[in-house]
Amino acid sequence: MMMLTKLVSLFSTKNKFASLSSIPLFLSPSLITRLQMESSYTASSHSSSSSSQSSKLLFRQLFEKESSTYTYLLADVSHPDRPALLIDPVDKTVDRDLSVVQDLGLKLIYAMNTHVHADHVTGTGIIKSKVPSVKSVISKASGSKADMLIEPGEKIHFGNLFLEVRATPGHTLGCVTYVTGDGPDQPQPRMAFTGDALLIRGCGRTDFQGGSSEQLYNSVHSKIFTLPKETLIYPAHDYRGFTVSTVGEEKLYNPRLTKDLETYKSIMKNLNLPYPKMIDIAVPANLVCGLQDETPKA
Ligand SMILES: N[C@@H](CCC(=O)N[C@@H](CSS)C(=O)NCC(=O)O)C(=O)O
Repeated sequence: MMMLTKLVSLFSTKNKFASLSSIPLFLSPSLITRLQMESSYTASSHSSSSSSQSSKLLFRQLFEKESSTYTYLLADVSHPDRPALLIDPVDKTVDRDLSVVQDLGLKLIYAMNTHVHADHVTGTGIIKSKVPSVKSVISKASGSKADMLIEPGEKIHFGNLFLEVRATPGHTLGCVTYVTGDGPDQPQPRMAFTGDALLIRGCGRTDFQGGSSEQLYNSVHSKIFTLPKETLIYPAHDYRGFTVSTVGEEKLYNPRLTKDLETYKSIMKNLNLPYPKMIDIAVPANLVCGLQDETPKA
């Protein structure tokens, strides 16, 4: 029983809204059920939300290996509808992602992008063709077509949880970072889905699609590094096996963004990366949600 109490307190203080279905597998199913019950009670009793039910985030990080892209699934599983959203889905892994949504009994309401990707085709259009009630979301500044063209400062609600939109241009003109809500009834620590603006120990390149190293430097410093240091960083890509970082870690150890602006600009100018293999197909397709979104011509 002492061990159970310790585990409950660990999960409820670290991220009291994160789903316990992502906890290590050494726990037996019956113990997990008990932890879930006790954790819900803890979260509920600490909530100052005006709603009768406290919110609980279910979170999954999914990976597409050809483009090394992360897709994120978030849902409010304490809301009766279990509303969910996907951030940066990839066309090749739509079936996998939708089967996770189905297995977990979620109702997908949004398929969102952080920006117009150059290295892969978004899954947004295919998702909409398979689940027509889903709304596609991208920034207005991206110049892309979607059901919802969002602007900085807007909130995207799913159940009693929400994501806040922060403009983080520099990799592309229309890049945004989605940050989980600020408040006692929202997940703690906060989570920032940074797209290609901030990568773990790196950042997005700035040599095409309206990119600007100076703009990216200012975006990261003013819109991401100003978040609490515990904020979890979830990027759109990783090429070295990293999965998550924090604002505090990147402010200390990011080899590019810890430098002064002039040094950073020189690093970015000399990256000498080859163009993404799919850029000529991906960019035009992603401007229309991966083509599938186009209204058929009469
Ligand atoms: N090899 C990949 C493309 C790799 C690449 O350029 N990644 C981009 C993000 S996707 S446009 C990037 O910004 N990388 C920054 C870095 O420092 O690696 C391909 O051919 O598709």
